[in-house]
Amino acid sequence: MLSARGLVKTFGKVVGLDGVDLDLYPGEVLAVIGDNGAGKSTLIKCLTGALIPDAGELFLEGKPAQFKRPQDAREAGIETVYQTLAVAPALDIASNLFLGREKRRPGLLGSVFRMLDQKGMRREAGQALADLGIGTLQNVAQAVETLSGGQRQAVSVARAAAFGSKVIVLDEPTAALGVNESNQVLRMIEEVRSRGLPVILISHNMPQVFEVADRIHIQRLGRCAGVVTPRSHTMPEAVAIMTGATTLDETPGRTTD
Ligand SMILES: Nc1ncnc2c1ncn2[C@@H]1O[C@H](COP(=O)(O)OP(=O)(O)OP(=O)(O)O)[C@@H](O)[C@H]1O
Repeated sequence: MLSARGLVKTFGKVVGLDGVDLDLYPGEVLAVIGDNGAGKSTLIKCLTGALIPDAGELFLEGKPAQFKRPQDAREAGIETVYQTLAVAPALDIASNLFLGREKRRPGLLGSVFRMLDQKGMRREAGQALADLGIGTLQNVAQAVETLSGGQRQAVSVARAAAFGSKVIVLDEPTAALGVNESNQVLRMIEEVRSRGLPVILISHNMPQVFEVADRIHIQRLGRCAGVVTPRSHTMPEAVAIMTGATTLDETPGRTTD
C-alpha cells in the first residue's frame, strides 16, 4: 500500500534518517518502534508530507508519490493522528470530526450563505463512531473539552478512520491514556484493520505493540535495524535489536510460515 525507499533526512549536521526503507501492506498494523531520537517521528513526517525528505522515494499503491505538504498526503488518502492531539476543545464531537472538511447546506444556503449542514454532520459523525464500536460517546453534540483523554483520542482516531481511505498513521495514540482508555484505542485499531485499512502505529509501549501489531519496524540511529513479527521474536529480543544490544543477524528469530 505504502513503500519508502532510501529515505534520507538531515537537520544541519544531525542525521534524522539515514537511508530508510519501509513497507506497509494492505490490512496490516505495522508498528514502528525505536529509542528516543531513533528517527520515528522524522520517518512518519516524511511519509505524511510534514517533512520533505532530502533523498529517497515514496510509492503509494506502487505508484511514485510526492507529498510537499500534509494536505497532499491527506488528499492521497493518508490520515495522521499526531501525538499532540489535534482537536478543537470548544467544538462538539461532530464538528471536530469534520474540522477542515465541513459540509455545507445544499443549495444557496450552503453555496452563497456558507451555512453548515450541522444535522448531516451529526448524523454521519454518529455513524462513524458507531462503526468503530465506540459506545462511550453517546452525544455527538457534546463539546470535546468535556471528554476524557481516551474519548478525545477516540474522536481523533475516528476522524482519521472516517477520512483515511488508504492509510492511517497513529503517533503514540495511547501515550497519555489509562489502561481502559488504551484498550479502547487498541480495539479501534483492530476495528480499522478489520476493514482492510492498514495502520502505521508509532509506540514506545512494547506490550501494546506485541498485542496489536502484525509486523514491527525497528528504527535505530536513523536506520531500520530490522523488521520482526510478534511470532518471530520475543519482546526482549525486539528491545535488544532496538537498543543495539544485538542485531537482527545475531537474533534472526523463529521461522514463521
Ligand atoms: N527539526 C529538527 N531539527 C533538528 N534536529 C531534529 C529535528 N527533528 C528531529 N531532529 C533530530 O533527528 C533525530 C531523530 O529525531 P526523531 O524526533 O525523528 O526521533 P524519534 O525516534 O521520534 O524520538 P522520540 O521517541 O524521542 O520522539 C534526533 O537526533 C533529533 O534530535
